[in-house]
Amino acid sequence: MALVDSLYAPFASLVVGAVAGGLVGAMASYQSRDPWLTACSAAIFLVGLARVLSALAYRRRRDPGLVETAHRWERVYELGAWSYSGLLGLQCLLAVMRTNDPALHLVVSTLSVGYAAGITGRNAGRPYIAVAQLTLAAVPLSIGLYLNGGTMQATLATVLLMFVYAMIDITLSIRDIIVQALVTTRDKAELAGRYREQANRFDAALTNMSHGLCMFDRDGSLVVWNERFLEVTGLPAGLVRAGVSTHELMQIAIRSGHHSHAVVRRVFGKLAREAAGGHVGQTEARLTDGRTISLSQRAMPEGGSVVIFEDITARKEAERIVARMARYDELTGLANRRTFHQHTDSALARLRGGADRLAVHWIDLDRFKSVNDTLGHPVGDGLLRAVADRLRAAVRDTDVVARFGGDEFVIMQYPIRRGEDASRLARRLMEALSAPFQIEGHHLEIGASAGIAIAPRDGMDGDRLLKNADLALYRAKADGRGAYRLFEPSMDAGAQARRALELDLRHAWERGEFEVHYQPLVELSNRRIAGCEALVRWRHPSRGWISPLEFIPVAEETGLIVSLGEWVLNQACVEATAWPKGTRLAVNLSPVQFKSRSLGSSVVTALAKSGLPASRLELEVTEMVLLQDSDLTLATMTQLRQLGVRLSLDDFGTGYSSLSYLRKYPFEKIKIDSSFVKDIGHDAGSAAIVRAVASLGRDLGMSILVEGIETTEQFERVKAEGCTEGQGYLFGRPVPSHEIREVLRGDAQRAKLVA
Ligand SMILES: Nc1nc2c(ncn2[C@@H]2O[C@@H]3COP(=O)(O)O[C@H]4[C@@H](O)[C@H](n5cnc6c(=O)[nH]c(N)nc65)O[C@@H]4COP(=O)(O)O[C@H]3[C@H]2O)c(=O)[nH]1
Repeated sequence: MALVDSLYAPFASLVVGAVAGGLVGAMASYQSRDPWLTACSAAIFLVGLARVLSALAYRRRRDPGLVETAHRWERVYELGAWSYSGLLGLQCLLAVMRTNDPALHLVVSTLSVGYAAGITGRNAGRPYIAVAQLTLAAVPLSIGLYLNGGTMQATLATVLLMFVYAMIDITLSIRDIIVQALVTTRDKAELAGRYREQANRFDAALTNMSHGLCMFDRDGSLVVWNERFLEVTGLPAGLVRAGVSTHELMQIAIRSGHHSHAVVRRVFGKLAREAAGGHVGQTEARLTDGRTISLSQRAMPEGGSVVIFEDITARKEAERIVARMARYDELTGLANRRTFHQHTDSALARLRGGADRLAVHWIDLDRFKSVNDTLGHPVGDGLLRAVADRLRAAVRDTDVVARFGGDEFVIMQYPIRRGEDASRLARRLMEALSAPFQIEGHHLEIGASAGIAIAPRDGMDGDRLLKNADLALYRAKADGRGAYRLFEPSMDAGAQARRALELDLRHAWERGEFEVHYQPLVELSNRRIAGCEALVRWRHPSRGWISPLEFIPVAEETGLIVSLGEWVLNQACVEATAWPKGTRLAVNLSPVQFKSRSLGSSVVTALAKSGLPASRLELEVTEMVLLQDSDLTLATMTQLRQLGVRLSLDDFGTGYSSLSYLRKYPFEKIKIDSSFVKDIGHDAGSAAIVRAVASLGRDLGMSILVEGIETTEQFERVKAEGCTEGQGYLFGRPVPSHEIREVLRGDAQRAKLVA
């Protein structure tokens, strides 16, 4: 496009050329009066005029820059240029050949040669046009001069051809210069464009960076910074300008009010030292508005440095939360196990050799689980938070309250002078936790138990103290909850024995070391055997017979009781089918079995497999089962009753003995605990209770069985009080199955004799 412009652009020279051609043509025509010259001159005038008009049109065109139209305009120019040059050449040839007028020869040849010389510079942008014009304008004159004869003319013709050659050479080199210039201009423009683009990108990157950035030259003057730098640091935009020194920047920072004097000094000092040492500098600064920013500085090889600023407030907060979570219990904000250990370890280290003591209290909430299970986790969580608050309020600043998860709270009490200090705190804690809680509209009374271990007496490391406090807690709970116990070495031995028993019990089940024995239940009116109670026995390979009182609680805790109880039920049902018809079978059920949903189906299966009628089976449950007081308990009992199975309330009088149980649950028998029989002869209270229960049973249509009858006197007494059945060594001890069959046979024979 630029080259086409170069053809049309020198408009004046085009006009001058056309006017000159017209004038010379008119003069040649007038001077020679030759018709050929006249025709040629007229053509020169017309073509010249057309070229001027086309140049005007080019200047006014509406579509500048279009490549297709540029080509068209080039063709038009080409045509005009070649025609005009050819006509000038022809004019020379005609003048030389058809006239002998030297003045005319001089005028036309001067015009052609001058025109040819002008073309070199004018149309060098398109060399093929210029070369053709040169040839067309000058060569016919050379031809004419050769043809006209004469040495002078021939010499002039040759010089003219040399001139044409030189002009062509000049044209081509001008063209190269023009092209080179154009290329250079274009390259420069491109380069400038690229630089501009790069600068824009750099600018955009700086502006949109999430980090603040500033760059200092080797003299420590600010050269580059971005908006984010001002945002992150809170420095006023108006004061930060290129060329400010680091010292001035410090002043600006302090004056901005966002940075304290001390922090600015520390940060700038550190970065300056690290920059001087050629290190990568990294530091953090806390702003007066509470934010934290990080600064990292990197020295540049050619001197100066770049500093990156980042607002790390959110990250710091997250780190703080994570660190807190690692040290504290999320729900209550109390110390967690790890933090508790750290505090205990350092307190124990200080304890060495001194007169001070340290106590570890392990606290367990007595009824937390049932609150959590029945009222839901939100209430459970609220309760734990409230407990944490009360514990916190009960201790001193030097003590540490921790939660290990669930309802396990632990307190490190330090320093104390004597064990009594620990007991005093434990009493305060029990008192605090036994007061009712109001959680989300629920009135909760839970109570707590605690076990205490005291260093150095009970151990000098955190784990041992915790273990011993836990053993003491176990004892506190076993002794009836709501109390605290101090650790005693015997507890450890007891715990170890219990653990050994637990292991043995598992093996016992695998090795089949259990047996079922049967004890008669006797009708007091005629001393006839109404039924037998199945009682499980464990024949330990080395310890011999182990009492169920010892292993049943362990089996309940480990869950083994579910399979063991099912096994006893199956064995006993099969055994009872060998007894005289009508002899009932009583089987104990553990509260744990009651919780397992499979109890109903286990009973059905045992009856179905043995063929024992449901009416002969009597299931004994203790008050512990009723304490669970869940809908499931009632539903299971109702289901068992519907099967035709009888239910009896075992160990009556030992637990809570709420009479409301008798109304709520479908019992057919009450078994009065043996402790009442022991005292019946000399304790009026026991006798009164037996009497009252017997009369209650009569009114409710229930049988009343008395356990533990060992003497005839006891037998007579309970019979006189109105009880209906008895169980005890007086009537027979628990015996293996083959023996109970003998006993039952003897009973049947006695009955026959009496009859
Ligand atoms: N001192 C004395 N004791 C007498 C007398 N008459 C009976 N006994 C004992 O009193 C306990 C009566 O059983 P329990 O109250 O159901 O108390 C049972 C029962 O609660 C539990 N138990 C026994 N077998 C099973 C079982 O198969 N399943 C479950 N869940 N518990 C069982 O173990 C407890 C203890 O069972 P045992 O040691 O067999 O003790 C039996 C029995 O031997 C007497 O005149 N004097």
